[in-house]
Amino acid sequence: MAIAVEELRTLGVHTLIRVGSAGSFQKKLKMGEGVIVTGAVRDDGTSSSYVPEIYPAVSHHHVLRALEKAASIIEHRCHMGIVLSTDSYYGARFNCETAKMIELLKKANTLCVEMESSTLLTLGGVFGLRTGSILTIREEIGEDEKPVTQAGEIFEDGLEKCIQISIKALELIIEKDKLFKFD
Ligand SMILES: O=P(O)(O)O[C@H]1O[C@H](CO)[C@@H](O)[C@H]1O
Ligand SMILES: O=c1cc[nH]c(=O)[nH]1
Repeated sequence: MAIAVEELRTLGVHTLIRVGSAGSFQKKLKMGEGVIVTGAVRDDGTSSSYVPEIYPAVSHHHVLRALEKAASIIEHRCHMGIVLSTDSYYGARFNCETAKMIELLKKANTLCVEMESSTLLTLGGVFGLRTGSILTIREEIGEDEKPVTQAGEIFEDGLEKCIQISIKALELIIEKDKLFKFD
């Protein structure tokens, strides 16, 4: 992710939206629904090589506003909030400290887990880029509290909607940029 941001930046790119997938931390987030990321918990290794973890990983307000508006135009159910970005997909099954951290983050209203947003958003802040992220739920919490994965039609349809939302959001940003210069 950091390589992509750095190299796109040198080509003059100033606005980046990640479209990805995530596992739900909250029962209310269902398969295929969208999550517009407001901020990300920085449990990744790369972003702290740029700035320490006290530096926040937050989405740019232009991108947030545009994604929210685009979601209502495309008419896809989206949540908005904080997500966990971690380098380790299975670590919590092995290390009880990781599992404990995840339980705390769930209690603290973290919506879901994925693996790239914190690096993108931290670098966005560091380099003054407009960055944001929209995720599609690929793993939901079942009735028995166990994760249910179904990377099938419901997820694929949701992902397609989130791609459409990100394209619409970029169109809205381009329109706004004609009136207010971003620099
Ligand atoms: O969200 P996308 O880009 O699909 O990637 C997700 O899927 C991978 C894990 O299977 C991780 O890279 C995670 O972030
Ligand atoms: O459960 C999931 C799904 C996608 N990406 C993750 O990191 N976790």
